[in-house]
Amino acid sequence: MSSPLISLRQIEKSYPLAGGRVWVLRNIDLDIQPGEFVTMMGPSGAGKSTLLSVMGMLDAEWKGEYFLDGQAVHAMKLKERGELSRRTIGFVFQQYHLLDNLTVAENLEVPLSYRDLKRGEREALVGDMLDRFQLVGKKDLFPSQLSGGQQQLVGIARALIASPKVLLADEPTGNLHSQQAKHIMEVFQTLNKQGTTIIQVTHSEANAAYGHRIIQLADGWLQK
Ligand SMILES: Nc1ncnc2c1ncn2[C@@H]1O[C@H](COP(=O)(O)OP(=O)(O)OP(=O)(O)O)[C@@H](O)[C@H]1O
Repeated sequence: MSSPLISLRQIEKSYPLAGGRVWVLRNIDLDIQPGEFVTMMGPSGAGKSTLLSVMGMLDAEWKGEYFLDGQAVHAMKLKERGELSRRTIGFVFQQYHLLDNLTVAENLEVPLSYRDLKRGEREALVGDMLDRFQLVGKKDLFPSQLSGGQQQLVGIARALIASPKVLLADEPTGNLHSQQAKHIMEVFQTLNKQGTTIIQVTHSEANAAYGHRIIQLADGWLQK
């Protein structure tokens, strides 16, 4: 069996509160294999977004061990984490988080600015993504000129343009109509079949049905 792409050991997170602490993640042990499509579910406030942010290295304030693609994230400085994250992880947000003053094509180019690529190479990668997500006709529009579903397609294309091994998605269809949500889930399913490991947070059983397994969080504990 191949080694896990993501390995979490005894991950804990808490915030100081009124002289004590409020616990958000408790003793999380989790392995995710390359090629998996995992859904994280659980009640509001259970810690799902927090755990996804830890995995996506958007959050560095936690205790425990995190191995990503064989590398010990917990032992890395912030700068190294940033570099590993840019090479390995794509993140999709419920609110899309596109840059409003950039066009679709310019938004897609943002993750490539960290790479040492020639202009022509960057343009070719953006062109591929526009093709793949049927956004060619929208490339010069600004996010406010797109539907929610189209904005999320741009968000996904941006997350994928640097070829990450893992796609992390926090309620990716939370702001979309059911038909748009279905389209986004079909896109995820295709990406997963092509080899991208996916971890999504959702409250939707319909979305969860696209994945291979469901993990449940409650009050910061992973349910066995
Ligand atoms: N700065 C903070 N100080 C104290 N508690 C916090 C802070 N930020 C988040 N929390 C708490 O962490 C817990 C987990 O939040 P998180 O957003 O991870 O939950 P979730 O499972 O994603 O919920 P939802 O389904 O509503 O998005 C919540 O109880 C929240 O109140």
